[in-house]
Amino acid sequence: MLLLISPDSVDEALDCAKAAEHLDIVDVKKPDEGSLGANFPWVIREIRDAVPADKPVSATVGDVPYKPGTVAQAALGAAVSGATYIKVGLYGCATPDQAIDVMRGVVRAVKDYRPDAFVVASGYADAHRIGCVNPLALPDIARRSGSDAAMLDTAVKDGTRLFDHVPPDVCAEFVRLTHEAELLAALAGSVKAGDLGELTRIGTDIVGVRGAVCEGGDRDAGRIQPRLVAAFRAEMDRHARDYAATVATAS
Ligand SMILES: O=C[C@H](O)COP(=O)(O)O
Repeated sequence: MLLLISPDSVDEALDCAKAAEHLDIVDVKKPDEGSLGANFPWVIREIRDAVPADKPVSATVGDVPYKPGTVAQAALGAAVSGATYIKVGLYGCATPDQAIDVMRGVVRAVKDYRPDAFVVASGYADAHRIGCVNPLALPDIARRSGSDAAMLDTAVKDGTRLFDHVPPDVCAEFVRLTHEAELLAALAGSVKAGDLGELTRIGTDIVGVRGAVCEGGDRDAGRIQPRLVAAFRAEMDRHARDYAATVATAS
């Protein structure tokens, strides 16, 4: 499982760089503009320059409306600014067809510019609160649009968590459907170290985290702490080892 960490500024990205050996993807966002709030192009560029070259930089394009042209142009902006993972939060898409429309535009805009870029179609575990597409529709939306990964995060950061809205067995189905489409499955949403056992067991490819690695567990007022990133990674590694041992014993 890969660890994606979301700093909100160049300063926080420098803290991520101090913990670079413990994380896999640096994900630029602007939490005060929403769950997948988009940051400025110059911030993406500065963060790209600040983190080690072998760490991919991801950028969120925003909690986007159903405006395929607008979103495609924004996604290209993130790619031009140096992000190679482009994450789109399909906030304003009420149907799978709308979401596919948006993601097809993003995939074309990004991959025409940079064919090796990695496009992530993100829905929300708490979709029922905002009226957007159902979490289990995401794998097919990602597949039919040519995206590389399907993701779930939470739209409303009010302390409720991924598993509060999409229980582990439904997340397992999300991962299964995503793998059936030959894509990567990413999960986030106030994930804590205590969730890592389930996330490992169900085969999650990427776990996205902010609050759990911020001081005081506070994704808004707290700042990312390199020691918390290291501790989170140690827990991930422990669960990976335990799970591998269980599988080996069972076979
Ligand atoms: O992409 C991942 C998000 O930044 C997760 O943030 P969170 O762990 O605070 O919900």
